[in-house]
Amino acid sequence: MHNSSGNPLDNTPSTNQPTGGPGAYGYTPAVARHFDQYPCPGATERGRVVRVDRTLLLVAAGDGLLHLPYPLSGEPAVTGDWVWIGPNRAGNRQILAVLPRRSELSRKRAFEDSSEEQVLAANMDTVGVVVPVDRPLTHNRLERTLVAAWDSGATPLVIITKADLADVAHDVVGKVILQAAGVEVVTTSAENGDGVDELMSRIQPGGTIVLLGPSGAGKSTLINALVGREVQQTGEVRSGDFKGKHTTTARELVPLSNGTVLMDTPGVRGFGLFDAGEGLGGMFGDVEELAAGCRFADCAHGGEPGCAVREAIDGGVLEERRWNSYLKMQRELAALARRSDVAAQRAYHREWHQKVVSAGRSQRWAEREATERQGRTAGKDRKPKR
Ligand SMILES: Nc1nc2c(ncn2[C@@H]2O[C@H](COP(=O)(O)OP(=O)(O)OP(=O)(O)O)[C@@H](O)[C@H]2O)c(=O)[nH]1
Ligand SMILES: [Zn+2]
Repeated sequence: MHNSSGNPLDNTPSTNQPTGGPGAYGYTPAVARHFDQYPCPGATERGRVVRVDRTLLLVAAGDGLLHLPYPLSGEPAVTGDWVWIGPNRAGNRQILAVLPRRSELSRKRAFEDSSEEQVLAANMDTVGVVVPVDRPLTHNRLERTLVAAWDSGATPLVIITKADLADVAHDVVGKVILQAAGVEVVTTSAENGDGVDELMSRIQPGGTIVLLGPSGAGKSTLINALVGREVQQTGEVRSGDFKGKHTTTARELVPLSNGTVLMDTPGVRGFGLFDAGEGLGGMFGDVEELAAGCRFADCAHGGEPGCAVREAIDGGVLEERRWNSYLKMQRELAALARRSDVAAQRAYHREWHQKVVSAGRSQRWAEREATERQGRTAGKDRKPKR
């Protein structure tokens, strides 16, 4: 059983959740308020989905972990989801509701309707974009992964791995910092332990971090370093053969003793994020275009007359979560601009504008119109988020 017997005052959850239940899995006062905001009739317990197995969900609830069947209706639950639990007619515990997500990582299915998304994980605070120094840096991959991170609603953090390979490290680190366009960068080596504590310190207690990166980037090794340092029970994430094999078989939350939660997600390896060529402009270009259509040039989008953004949200054209992601990115960039490299910022903005302007403004509109036409023909709209 996970043990967090350090200072009992540290990270104490707002209710008396024992440490084996959701308390060990990121149940912070903010999460408690989130539950309060979305009450559920008949629910008696709060829990978090720790792992998705083939037929059952492993849920942290009460003072431990339990297997529960998938919810009978509504959106399917994924790893990281917060759920309301209550008795069914037979008196067995079941999931009654999945709370609205603060962030979600989803994969768009290629060759299908573009609104078709597969949600892989939910409620991460930080998306660690893992970049190894032992291979050439592909700008496109880094950029696409950063876009996915921003779009999830979480905050990206670039994690450089294998920095002990000194002959290549210096070169790559410099390039990454430039290409990461203002996103914070931590340099680590699981080999000699450099930067691992610093990485921990970048994630607030109670925060959930997920690592994304190409195969062989050093994610598993880094996870083992984090887990090995922070938790006694490393056996759970290790299997006998760790030679280039996945060390876990399911997406799983791993609580660390400082209150941070690690989301170990072999399922997102080789993450096929978006259609090739779609970059930052492609992701948020539509939002920028919308905002440009407000009646007042300095519209704060807070209820002014003629606000195109509010109209789009109210009309269901723009998802509230997506708008919030965009605002969050703007805030983060503004904060970073104050303290980080001016040259990198400039490069970022230059690139951003080029993309927004040139990367198919007309194409996006054409696509959207086509989608709307389809929607009208089919006589249905996207199911609203609950
Ligand atoms: N020199 C050095 N090698 C490392 C470091 N971290 C990982 N490696 C090596 O890099 C290789 C790949 O590491 P993994 O942790 O398996 O990479 P991964 O990202 O989990 O890969 P997938 O499981 O395929 O997604 C292994 O041979 C590791 O020993 C490091 O800090 N320094
Ligand atoms: Zn506005």
